[in-house]
Amino acid sequence: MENAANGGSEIDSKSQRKASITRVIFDMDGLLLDTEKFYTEVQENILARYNKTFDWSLKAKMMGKKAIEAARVFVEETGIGDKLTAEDFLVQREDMLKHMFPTSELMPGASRLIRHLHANGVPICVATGSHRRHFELKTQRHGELFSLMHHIVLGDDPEVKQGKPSPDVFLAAARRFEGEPVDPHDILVFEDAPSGVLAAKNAGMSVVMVPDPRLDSSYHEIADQVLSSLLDFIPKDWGLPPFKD
Ligand SMILES: O=P(O)(O)OC[C@@H](O)CO
Ligand SMILES: [Mg+2]
Repeated sequence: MENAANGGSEIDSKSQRKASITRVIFDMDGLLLDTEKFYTEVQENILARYNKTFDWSLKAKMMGKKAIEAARVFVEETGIGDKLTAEDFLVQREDMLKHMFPTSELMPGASRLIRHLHANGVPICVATGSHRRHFELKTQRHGELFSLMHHIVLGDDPEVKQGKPSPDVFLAAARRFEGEPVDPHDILVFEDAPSGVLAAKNAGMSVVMVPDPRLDSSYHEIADQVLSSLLDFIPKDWGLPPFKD
């Protein structure tokens, strides 16, 4: 359902007042970088070997999670656990992913929003389920943009005991901003994945969800705002400095 009042950019409108935000946390895969398509392609490919098909209900359960947690969901939900362990799935997947990740491209509006917030002195960071090695491969061509982040919290960080939907990664990200501890209510998270939206809400933060259109809309419900693209974000809705372009 689109909201005609703002030109259709907001998929679901929420009537409650939006928070006044002082810090922003970005998810990475599927939100800043167009990397979810690589995981989808590789997982389709692996399942085809077992004469099974990959669908978006399974994708929804895997995305945003730490690699081993997503791998366990994959082998259990597809019923191939007796033929392929989660660990072996990761090994098979890796052969393909390591060639794909260095070609990662930015999602529409990611560069504009990051540069805008940075230029206006809003502290920004990344909180991703991706581990260090994948992060390095995915951001190879985007070092300058990611250098604008105050800090980056990765899925294999020692403070991230459990992946999304646990709030660990977002709470660690909140602690690493400079100055006085930040109230989670003053933090806005951008996410694409159901597990990520839940993790941010579990951390007590506000969430703008930018989901893939193939994701079932029932997953939109817990987000505070749902947009079709980062290009549709209106900073002043959240008390952030407006775009000048
Ligand atoms: O938390 P994000 O950055 O989406 O990363 C998770 C990722 O490993 C794939 O879904
Ligand atoms: Mg994501």
